[in-house]
Amino acid sequence: MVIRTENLSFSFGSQQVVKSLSLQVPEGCIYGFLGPNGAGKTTTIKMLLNLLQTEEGSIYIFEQELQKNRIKILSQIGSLIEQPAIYHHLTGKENLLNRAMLLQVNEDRVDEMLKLVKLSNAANKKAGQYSLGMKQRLGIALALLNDPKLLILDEPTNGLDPNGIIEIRELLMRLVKEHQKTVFISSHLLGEIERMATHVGIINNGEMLFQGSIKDLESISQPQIYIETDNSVDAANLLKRNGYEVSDINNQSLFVPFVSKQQMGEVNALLNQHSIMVFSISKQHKDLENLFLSITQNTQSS
Ligand SMILES: Nc1ncnc2c1ncn2[C@@H]1O[C@H](COP(=O)(O)OP(=O)(O)OP(=O)(O)O)[C@@H](O)[C@H]1O
Repeated sequence: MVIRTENLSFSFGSQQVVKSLSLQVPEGCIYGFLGPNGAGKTTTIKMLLNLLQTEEGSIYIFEQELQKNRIKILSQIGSLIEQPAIYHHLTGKENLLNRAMLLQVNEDRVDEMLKLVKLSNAANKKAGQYSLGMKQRLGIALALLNDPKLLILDEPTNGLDPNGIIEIRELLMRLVKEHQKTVFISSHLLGEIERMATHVGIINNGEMLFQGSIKDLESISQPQIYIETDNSVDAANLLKRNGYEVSDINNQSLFVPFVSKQQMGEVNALLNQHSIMVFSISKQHKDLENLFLSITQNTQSS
């Protein structure tokens, strides 16, 4: 395991915000650390980076105890918490050169990093003129300068437009695939993480509610076929008469539990044969969203 915590706990005064957390982050994964606002993600991340002192429990990174091997471990971690620490009056390249000098890293790494995060064309533009997405990518480039094995990112997609989110997602997937990094990334939106994460930990009120691979999470949530038609009532009746279960229905759409791609094709053909217009048909993990939403709603009511 790259990160392993045992019964990690933390309180701000009388409020316990992290409760007996046992994280398991395997090497070479993208671990999505999910939870609604205030769940305790940033507090946990700060403990992993030794920015907050652990009160109870232990942290092992690269299978070494954090407190006893602090300097060695932290030198192998790149991190980005909230806003990246960049100088707005300097260009992207100057920001990287400045950090390279501080870290005594070869200057060649600067151009390499600019290329990696797709900022080569904007290298000589002032960082203050960068879009939010570009600033986040520059932040990631800064975190990667000294070639750390582990990247810890706290909500790096917060506030980004869909394009910005896709760029960060593709960058992180490349880092894991081509550069053998491990990425630990927090978010309060499952949708932003779902397509890149290989593993997830879902926390609420400081407690771990689910931890495992994305496949494990999907296996506890039954996939559905989402069908958008011109007449969902007729479509539902037709499907039921032909032995299909209809799990949910509203004015424009209905859901049928997914069995196979073959079955999806058959459903489509059946509707077409009976002159029901199918606008779209797709496989969805509806329950996955519901699972996460129910966690979010719990927080709002507490
Ligand atoms: N310095 C602090 N002093 C007191 N309470 C704090 C402090 N920092 C955070 N908290 C509280 O600890 C709890 C967890 O906060 P934390 O920032 O770890 O959550 P989070 O999951 O990262 O949320 P977000 O997505 O909003 O950043 C919240 O109730 C928050 O109000």
